[in-house]
Amino acid sequence: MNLLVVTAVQAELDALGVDGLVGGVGPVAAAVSTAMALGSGTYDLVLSTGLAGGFAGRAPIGSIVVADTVRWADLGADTDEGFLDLAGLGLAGGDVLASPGGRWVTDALDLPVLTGEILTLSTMTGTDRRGAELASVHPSAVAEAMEGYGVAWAAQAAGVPWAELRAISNLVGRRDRSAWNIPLAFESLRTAVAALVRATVDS
Ligand SMILES: O=C(O)c1cccc(C(=O)CC[C@H]2O[C@@H](n3cnc4c(=O)[nH]cnc43)[C@H](O)[C@@H]2O)c1
Repeated sequence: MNLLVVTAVQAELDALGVDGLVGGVGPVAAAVSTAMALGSGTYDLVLSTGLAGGFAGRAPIGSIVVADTVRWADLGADTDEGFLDLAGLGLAGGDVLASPGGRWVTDALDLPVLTGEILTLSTMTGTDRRGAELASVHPSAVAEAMEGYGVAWAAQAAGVPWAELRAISNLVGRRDRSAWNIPLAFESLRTAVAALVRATVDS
């Protein structure tokens, strides 16, 4: 099985110690990079991976999360009546995508993983108020990152199964870089992705 691993930044790919694509930060960079890679190679599964913020009480620092769905959570309109997603705006298109490869990834890992929705946001949450709002509006969200939906959209358009797997480096809320535990998250991520790569060799 040929796996395309997509991270946002070089430090994430270096930490994994596998071949892959540094797709850039944010959903647009991730989508364009993934689409270009899928146009020039043959892959059986695309994996969006890297660090993520975990929602308090749902995904602690150091844990591994696998998406059952990804949601572009800031695609829509901010109104006096609250946030309107695409459906709320009466626009066609999907801001939520179900992962065709998530179940396979979870089953392939002989590790404890948390499964749920992973939000994709162009604006990383940096206040407790926004974090609480997102947690309330998206009760099944376990984490937020900035690329999953873009990778998923490109893979879906190319007809290739995709999954999102992340390690929690920080909690969603007030931005406090001193509270990020990147070494722990990278250790979890390296273990999980190594197990996944082993599983792809057998498939
Ligand atoms: O500062 C460092 O040493 C460092 C090393 C590797 C990666 C980083 C990043 O900042 C990665 C950015 C990447 O991580 C995702 N991420 C992580 N936490 C959050 C969050 O709370 N909310 C949204 N996204 C998050 C995101 O996908 C970024 O692209 C730093």
